[in-house]
Amino acid sequence: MDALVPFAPDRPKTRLADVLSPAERRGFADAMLSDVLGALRTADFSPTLLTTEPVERDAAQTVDDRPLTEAVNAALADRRPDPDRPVCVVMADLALATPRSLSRLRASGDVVVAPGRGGGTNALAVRHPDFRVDYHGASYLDHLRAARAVGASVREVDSHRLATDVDERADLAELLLHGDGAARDWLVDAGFELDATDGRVGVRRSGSN
Ligand SMILES: Nc1nc2c(ncn2[C@@H]2O[C@H](COP(=O)(O)OP(=O)(O)OP(=O)(O)O)[C@@H](O)[C@H]2O)c(=O)[nH]1
Ligand SMILES: C[C@H](OP(=O)(O)O)C(=O)O
Repeated sequence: MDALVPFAPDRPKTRLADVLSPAERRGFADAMLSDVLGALRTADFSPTLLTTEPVERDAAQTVDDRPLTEAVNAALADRRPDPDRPVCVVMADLALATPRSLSRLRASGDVVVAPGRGGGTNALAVRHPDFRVDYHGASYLDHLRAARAVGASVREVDSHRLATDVDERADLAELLLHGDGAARDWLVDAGFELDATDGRVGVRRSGSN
């Protein structure tokens, strides 16, 4: 199954700017991308990076510097998904995604949607030629509406692993708790560890607060 993996390598993960420098954010985003591509390949997806600029990766790439929604919609229009040729869209920051969780996108439905915590849309499988995306904000709700508008059936995937996009400091704790790939290793090497001194589990970095 084809899977588009949107990736913007220029200034990634700005919401982690309070804990990571710009160079670190690039390194961390790159490690998460490695995990996502690896899990997709193990689950027999054919990933294509939909990237704002060429990246040094052994992966098919479509370079499109337009904003996320426009770039994904152009790729969907180009590929014209149908029930025999679905197209998935899987975000590059799903560092907990496993082959098994990604395989759940193979469920039946014109649009299979894996919502992110906080209202986003972390992964989609599109089998309807007229469905188009609208990312940012509560895009999960927008995608339900968009599917209804073109008469597409919807199936939701309720998965902690697919719902966890790593955007903010609190998400780093999820990755330390449940991850086992390159992104988790990157965090550990950078000195991050779990911290439960406030009662709730968070992260601290050795040498800082
Ligand atoms: N092709 C493409 N991918 C994008 C674009 N913006 C974000 N992405 C990718 O889409 C996914 C979700 O991104 P976000 O979490 O919304 O944004 P981010 O840039 O990773 O992080 P923030 O700067 O904190 O918002 C990630 O895989 C990004 O690399 C874009 O304009 N074009
Ligand atoms: C792309 C965007 O990601 P978020 O801002 O929720 O991380 C969305 O899922 O609509």
